[in-house]
Amino acid sequence: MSTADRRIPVSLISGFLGAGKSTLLNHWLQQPQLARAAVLINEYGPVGVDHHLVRPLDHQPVLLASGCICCTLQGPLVDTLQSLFLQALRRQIPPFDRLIIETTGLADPAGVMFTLRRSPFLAERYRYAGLLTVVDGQYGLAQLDTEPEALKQAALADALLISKPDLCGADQLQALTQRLAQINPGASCQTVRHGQAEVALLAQLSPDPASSPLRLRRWLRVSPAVGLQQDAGQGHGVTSFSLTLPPHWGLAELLAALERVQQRHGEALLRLKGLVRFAGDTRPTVLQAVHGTLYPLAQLEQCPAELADNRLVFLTRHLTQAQLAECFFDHK
Ligand SMILES: Nc1nc2c(ncn2[C@@H]2O[C@H](COP(=O)(O)OP(=O)(O)OP(=O)(O)O)[C@@H](O)[C@H]2O)c(=O)[nH]1
Repeated sequence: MSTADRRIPVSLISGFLGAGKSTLLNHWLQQPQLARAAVLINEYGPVGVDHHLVRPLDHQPVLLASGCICCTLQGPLVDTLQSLFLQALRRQIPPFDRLIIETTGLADPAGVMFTLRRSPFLAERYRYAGLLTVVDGQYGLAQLDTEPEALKQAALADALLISKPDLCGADQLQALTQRLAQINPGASCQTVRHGQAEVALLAQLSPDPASSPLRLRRWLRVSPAVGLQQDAGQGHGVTSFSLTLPPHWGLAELLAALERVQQRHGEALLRLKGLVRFAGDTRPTVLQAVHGTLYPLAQLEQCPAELADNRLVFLTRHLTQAQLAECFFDHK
């Protein structure tokens, strides 16, 4: 009699805001080995943008869950995974042999790990298959010191990927690698450029069930204050704003406004995403910034209907909507 575990493996991809999770997922979803994978993308903020930027293969189920998976979504997560399984069983969606969950940049992956085990229905049908954490090569070292979520994501990972090696120097990379080895000596660690990691990495995660509590304790030792921080609020102390640009705005006006945000409130800005159709353009432009770095602009073929109003989404700390709007519309 076969004793093979037939449960569907669930792999988590975490990493702080803007680290490069979607870039990695996008690359992986183009690979034939993952043609039968289902994907759950968890987005933070009032308007989801990520799922418009992820390009699955035909018929691949991609689900979206807004809100933060570790704070507000544990009940809905159970329902979603349950319903996904039943839909595949009834042939309402294509069968899937793996589930990949991309968490928000602020999520505590432990919440998801424990949710999978706590629900008897899920525990019988899905097995937790490990956590991969993407760490921003450019900002990761600072984030590990200032952002408790980033620290916990790194400490719990089975594998670590350092993104954006093209944007950092050798010393910076070495310092980050050493710091990660101190935080999580058990995890494999490699660099990844524009998400081009081997799919085989997913299969190699294989978490030892006994190691997660150890990792958790190690993390608690690294940062005793994190527990307090997490309880501090549903939003991790981060506020999200969305802002609609007037249709006559061009790129130059937007760049000038972002420059003002950077000069006046650079420290407060964690992440920016947007889809904007500038005056005179037929196609929308994707805007992505992490702290002070605005990434090269890209254009989409067409604009999804619900994002047709030129919306920018900001994730900030200690910044009011009025302060932000002032940089755009009421500046002197
Ligand atoms: N230069 C460079 N840019 C990268 C690399 N990896 C990702 N980026 C860029 O970094 C920006 C953020 O990447 P995403 O994949 O959206 O990051 P994310 O972790 O999904 O972001 P959140 O959903 O906000 O948490 C995008 O503009 C990417 O194109 C890399 O290796 N090199």
